[in-house]
Amino acid sequence: QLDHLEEIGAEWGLSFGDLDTQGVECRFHKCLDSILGGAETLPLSGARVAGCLHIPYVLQDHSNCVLIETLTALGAEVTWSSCSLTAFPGGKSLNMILDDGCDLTTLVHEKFLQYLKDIKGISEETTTGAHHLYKAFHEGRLKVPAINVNDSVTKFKFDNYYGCRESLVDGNNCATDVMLAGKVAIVAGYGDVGKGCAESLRSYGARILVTEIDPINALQAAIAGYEHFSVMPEDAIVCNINHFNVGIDVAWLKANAKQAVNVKPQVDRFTIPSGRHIILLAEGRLVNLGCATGHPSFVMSCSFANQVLAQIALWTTPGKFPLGVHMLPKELDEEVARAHLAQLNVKLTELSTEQSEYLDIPVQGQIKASHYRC
Ligand SMILES: NC(=O)C1=CN([C@@H]2O[C@H](COP(=O)(O)OP(=O)(O)OC[C@H]3O[C@@H](n4cnc5c(N)ncnc54)[C@H](O)[C@@H]3O)[C@@H](O)[C@H]2O)C=CC1
Ligand SMILES: Nc1ncnc2c1ncn2[C@@H]1O[C@H](CO)C(=O)[C@H]1O
Repeated sequence: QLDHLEEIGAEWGLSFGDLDTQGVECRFHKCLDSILGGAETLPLSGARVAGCLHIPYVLQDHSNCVLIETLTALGAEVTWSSCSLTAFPGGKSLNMILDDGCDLTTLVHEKFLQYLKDIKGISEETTTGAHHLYKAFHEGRLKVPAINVNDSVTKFKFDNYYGCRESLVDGNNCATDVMLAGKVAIVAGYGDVGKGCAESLRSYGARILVTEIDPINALQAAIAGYEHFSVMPEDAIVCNINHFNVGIDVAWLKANAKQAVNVKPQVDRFTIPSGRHIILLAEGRLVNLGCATGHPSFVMSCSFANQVLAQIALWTTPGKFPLGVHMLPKELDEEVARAHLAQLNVKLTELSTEQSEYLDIPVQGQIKASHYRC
């Protein structure tokens, strides 16, 4: 809830007014202005958006605040939490879901079915959440149209790859301050998150081993110069960056450890039957958000611009999104990228008319085919 954030802010001697939202806020609103073109009526008037995303423990992470401010500036009523909330002031219920990991979507479909009839759309932030949406749709359990925000290139390539490339090591350093150079790091899974994690760990001088089930990603890892793994050494640091804490068997650790010592918040050291020790970060939950503040706001601005566009698309053009899981059109993906270039002082080259005709690509885009994943 917003007032809860105010309370936290008060503890830190901060209020929304003090938040350094300048950089993110102007970028965010510039992005929306360029896309909405100064639309007369507020596109989210009447929408009651229940947001269920991570709220990093340090209020300075203003990307969430700017996302909430933007949704309300576009006419929406908003409730927000990092766990599921469904009720609005005045007894009104939600009619839009903005989700991360399908937590709120699953809760409404399983325990608050009475709300389903009023909900016009779901926008989903992350890979695992998108997987859950596709599975629910294929099994006939999805009852509300959804947009998979994760697979916008300006989300997964920036947030999952470049975001984790920064925030994984941030989490490890905040939690342990253990030097990475010379250590052996195992990265389980070489998708966009794994690529970012492996790249940053290697840049610190760690030797990287990768495990994979997908031959294409395994081949990518091998071509990138990474290898494969066997026995956990003494005081191995184990952490998870997946959305859910299913990557590490924490239950086994807790059931079989001869001793468990809480070294400091979010850092536990287990003595396993062999006598060796395992150091577990963030209780096996997302280490970059549990031990640090998650991704920097620049990549979150890219991700959340996609979230806002998805909410607008679902709310204002429901006819375009029948029951199912959809993607935002590539031209909006390119618009999100275009709106962020100025923040990095990047000037885009423009096709000449002759080049445009030769390549059969419109000067102002869509530049790439819709299936192109960069
Ligand atoms: N903490 C954070 O800030 C973020 C977390 N995520 C989460 O990170 C996770 C990974 O996301 P992406 O990299 O985008 O997914 P992805 O699908 O691109 O990559 C996952 C990779 O893991 C591999 N894999 C699956 N099971 C495996 C196993 N048992 N052993 C080895 N490899 C296995 C798959 O073949 C795939 O290549 C998801 O849960 C996503 O929601 C995504 C973005 C940011
Ligand atoms: N600082 C952050 N604030 C909000 N969400 C974040 C942050 N860092 C990473 N995430 C999101 O966390 C999910 C995974 O649960 C992602 O896919 C990211 O978009």
